[in-house]
Formats: sequence, C-alpha cells, structure tokens
Amino acid sequence: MVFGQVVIGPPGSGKTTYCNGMSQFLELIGRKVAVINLDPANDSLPYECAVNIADLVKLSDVMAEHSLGPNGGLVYCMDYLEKNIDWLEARLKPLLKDRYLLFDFPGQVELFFLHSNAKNIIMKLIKKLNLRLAAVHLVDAHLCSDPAKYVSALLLSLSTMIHMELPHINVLSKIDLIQNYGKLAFNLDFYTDVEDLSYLQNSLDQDPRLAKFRKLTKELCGVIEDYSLVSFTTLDIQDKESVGKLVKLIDKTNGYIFASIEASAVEFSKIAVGPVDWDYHRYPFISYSRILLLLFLHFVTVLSFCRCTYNLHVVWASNPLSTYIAFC
Ligand SMILES: Nc1nc2c(ncn2[C@@H]2O[C@H](COP(=O)(O)OP(=O)(O)OP(=O)(O)O)[C@@H](O)[C@H]2O)c(=O)[nH]1
Repeated sequence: MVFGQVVIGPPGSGKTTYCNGMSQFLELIGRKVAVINLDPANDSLPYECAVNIADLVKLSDVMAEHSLGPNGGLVYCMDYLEKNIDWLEARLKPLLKDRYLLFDFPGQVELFFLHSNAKNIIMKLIKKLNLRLAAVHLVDAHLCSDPAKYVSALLLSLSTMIHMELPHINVLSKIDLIQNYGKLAFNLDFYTDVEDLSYLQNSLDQDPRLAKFRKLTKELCGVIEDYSLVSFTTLDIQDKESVGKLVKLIDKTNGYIFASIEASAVEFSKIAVGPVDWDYHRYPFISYSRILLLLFLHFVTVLSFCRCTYNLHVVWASNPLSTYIAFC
C-alpha cells in the first residue's frame, strides 16, 4: 500500500510551501517522499519534484493557444490531465515501491467543489494504483480575523469535503501570523472546533454593513452546524512541533499508522481512538488577565482554607461538640 496526501486550498494558502516543508520533515523522520506537482501555474518550485505536470501541459501555452484566462486555462489543464491519466500513472508507478506521495494541486477552489476533473484524477489513481490518500485542505488563518470571511472559509471547507469524498483534514495555515491581524473576537478553540456559531452571528450582527445579510448568514451557519463535519487544526510550517502534530493526525487519517500493524480489530481501534494531542498553539490565546484571575482565586482559596482551619482549631478547643456538628 502506498500512502500520501492531496494538498489543496485557495490560492496563497501555502500549498507549495507546505509540500516543501512537509517533504523535508518526512525525510528527516526517515520516510522516502516524492512530491508530484499538478499545478501547471507553479513556475518556480522550491522542492525537487518527482513528477511535474508542466512536462505534459503548460498553463501559458494553453492560455495562448485557446485564448483562455488563468482560471479557464487551469480547468483545461485538469481536463487534459484526466484524459492523459496514463501519462501520470506511468510516472507514478516507479515511485510506488517505497515512496510517500505528496500531490501539490492548483489553488483554484472551483476545481475541488464544482468541477469533477481533479476528483476523477484522484479517484482513478486511488483505484488503479491502490493508494491511500488524505486530503489536506489549507485555509489561511487570517480569515478568522473577520467573521464573514470565516463563514466563507467554513462553507468552502464543507463543500470541498463533500465534493472530494476523501479522508479529509482542514488546516488553518500560517497560524504564526494570526496575531498580526489584531485580537480575535474569540479564543482560537472557537475557530478550530466550530462548536457554536450563534456567537459568530451575534458578532456579525454588530456590523451594520452586514445587517441585510443577517438571515442569510444565519441559514448558512445552520447548514454548517447541521452537517457538523468541519473542524480545523493549526499549522506553522516553520515549526517542527506544529508539523509533527499534523503528521500524526494525517497518519491516522490516511491509515499510515495501521500499515505495519498485524493485529486484531481491537488493536486497530485502540490506536484509532487514542488521545488527541494537545494543540499547543491554543495556549498563547489564554489571556494574561485570565491567568492572573486564576492565580488570585487560587490564593484566596488557600487563604480561606488556612483561616478556616485556624478558627476550627480555636473553636474546637472551647466547644468540641458544637464544632463537630457545625463541621458535619
Ligand atoms: N509565516 C508563514 N508564511 C507561510 C506559511 N506557509 C506559507 N507561507 C507563505 O505564504 C505565501 C504563499 O505560499 P505558497 O506556498 O506559494 O501558496 P500556494 O497555496 O502554493 O499558492 P498558489 O500556488 O498561488 O495557489 C508564501 O510567501 C509563503 O512563504 C506559514 O506557515 N507561515
């Protein structure tokens, strides 16, 4: 069995940087990795790719030859790749012996929730080459700084999950930059766990520009909550702990951790339901004022306990029976 990741997400969400960082990390932990560039708009690649779609079709040629814009050109390229899937299969076959595959896809989001070419390509590869792939959907974390943008990120993630029908992980990328966009309205957990969107609606209601969309936003939030499928993990690609945490999650999602286990279903389920790692990126979002408040409450509790013990001791000496009854 061959394992890997399908890296998708809107333009600029960090897919190419992710493939570069992830391949370096996986190689450091001893896996042989092959990065497959399926983005015909990727001119300069930071990683060494094992297969490059540019050897089959170039976006600039397609745009010039068929008088298409970049979006139409990309749809054409995916269509062309689907029709020439044998070309891709032939190049992937030598890698199947020992490689972990990272597929770098284009950023045009309509390819992953509207058109079927990209999905067909992935499904054909999975079937023919017996691949175990997980979709890693990157969304720029700065979208959390604006409630309306966050709702659209949720909708995009949900539509992509439903359309792609792959084991799926949504990632808030560039989490190291989120503080540059000002203080978030809620703790980071709120945005990653997607638990109660009514708070978000309240926040949206404060904005007079969005007043006329109130009902629409409410309905959209209702759809997201009804499906109850979307949640996020966080990523700073430059931080090895953050990448390591994500690798563990992906290994569970695409089944990599089960590959070397020859055991009963009980052993498999033990690993599958194992503890989720602490998302340490959330830690800095516990504000200092809360820490001070907690310390103060702790101090007051200890003080009251000492006083109570001292008073009990004094009263006990004068009237042990009534003290015992009061204590009980
Ligand atoms: N600070 C920070 N910057 C990041 C991170 N990931 C990506 N970037 C930056 O984000 C920018 C866009 O990254 P790309 O990897 O080109 O994004 P992409 O999704 O491949 O973009 P397209 O190919 O246009 O779809 C680059 O300047 C990266 O250096 C991250 O985790 N932290």
